[in-house]
Amino acid sequence: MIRAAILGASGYVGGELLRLLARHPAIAATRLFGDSKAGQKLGQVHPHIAVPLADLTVERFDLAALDGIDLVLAALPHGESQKIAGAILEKGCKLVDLGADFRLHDPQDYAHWYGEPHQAPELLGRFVTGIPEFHRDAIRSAQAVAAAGCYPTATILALKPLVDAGLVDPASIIVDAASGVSGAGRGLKEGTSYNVVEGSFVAYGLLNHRHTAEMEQALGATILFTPHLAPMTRGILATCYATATRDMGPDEPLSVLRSAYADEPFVRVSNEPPATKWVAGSNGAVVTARYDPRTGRVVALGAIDNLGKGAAGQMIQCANLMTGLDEAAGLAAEGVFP
Ligand SMILES: NC(=O)C1=CN([C@@H]2O[C@H](COP(=O)(O)OP(=O)(O)OC[C@H]3O[C@@H](n4cnc5c(N)ncnc54)[C@H](OP(=O)(O)O)[C@@H]3O)[C@@H](O)[C@H]2O)C=CC1
Ligand SMILES: CC(=O)N[C@@H](CCC(=O)OP(=O)(O)O)C(=O)O
Repeated sequence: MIRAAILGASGYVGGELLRLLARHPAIAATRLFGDSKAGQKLGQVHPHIAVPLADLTVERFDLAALDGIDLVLAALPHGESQKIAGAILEKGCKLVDLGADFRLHDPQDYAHWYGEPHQAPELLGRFVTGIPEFHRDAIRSAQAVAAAGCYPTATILALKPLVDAGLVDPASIIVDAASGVSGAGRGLKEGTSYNVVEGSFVAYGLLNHRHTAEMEQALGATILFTPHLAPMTRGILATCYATATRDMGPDEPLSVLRSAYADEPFVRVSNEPPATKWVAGSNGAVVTARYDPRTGRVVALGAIDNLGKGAAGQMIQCANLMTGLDEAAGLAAEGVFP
């Protein structure tokens, strides 16, 4: 059994990691770390988790507690893992980090989009981008992986094969994406309370959402990205538009996606526009795309569960690769529907 420690175990992503690891054949969650909930039994913190995991106690992080740990899964607020990643790697643990700390390759980009200097720029080169569909071999041999953000994962899966095939102008991309409220984390905030979110649909982060940088880095593109908050618990739907580089049949982008993802266990190419419910609770992603001859534009859509392929599922998919396990161990592509 691979012994895993979870940092941020008391958060929403931590809860989803634990739900998935409870049934994982080869990775066991053995040490759980939190902050304000340190000292509490996991069953109190995450009522959806059953014994034996529910009997474990959430601890405050201590490097010595990583003795005997093979794998660290970190789901911490931005800025926290760059303080400790060096020591974790020094100890010889494999690390999958979900925060944004090690996603952007250029520390200047991090400073620009996150408003503070990077505290461990010397470690950036050691992290491989955690989207297995595009970085599988590098992830297999990596000690450290920076799992992609939720909006970027949906967007990159929908667009990258089309950009790589030269079908769309990378300078013309517009992304409108909507997220479920769990994407904002567990902390109570006025903007995510039930009475504010229910029956409403709102855009936020106009012109400056930090995920723009991650999408632009992955696609080599210039992107106008507008995130939205949708009145649902889980899910992200990204609707992406770009100017086509030439005339083509309406289904040519769909064919490109089909070839790109033909052998992928978690990415399904659909003729129909995908719904977030198709992938809720799973590590699945569903994408589709069309060319519109009337406007000369390509539209591409991607649906994921923000806590699944957008977070915990993708982390486990990366960890499976890093530890030589079956990439799909403990993961499903099918959502909870209806
Ligand atoms: N939610 C989502 O869909 C996605 C989230 N992410 C990213 O994953 C990370 C975790 O997200 P999420 O689970 O939603 O967030 P939550 O707010 O739900 O959980 C945060 C976790 O971090 C712990 N924590 C908070 N402050 C500190 C600190 N100073 N030192 C150590 N631990 C701390 C919390 O502990 P405690 O509760 O005990 O105080 C909790 O376990 C974030 O970086 C987020 O941006 C990425 C993709 C999708
Ligand atoms: C609905 C909502 O608020 N979503 C979050 C994004 C999700 C997230 O956790 O950000 P990282 O992927 O960078 O870690 C937001 O827009 O800030």
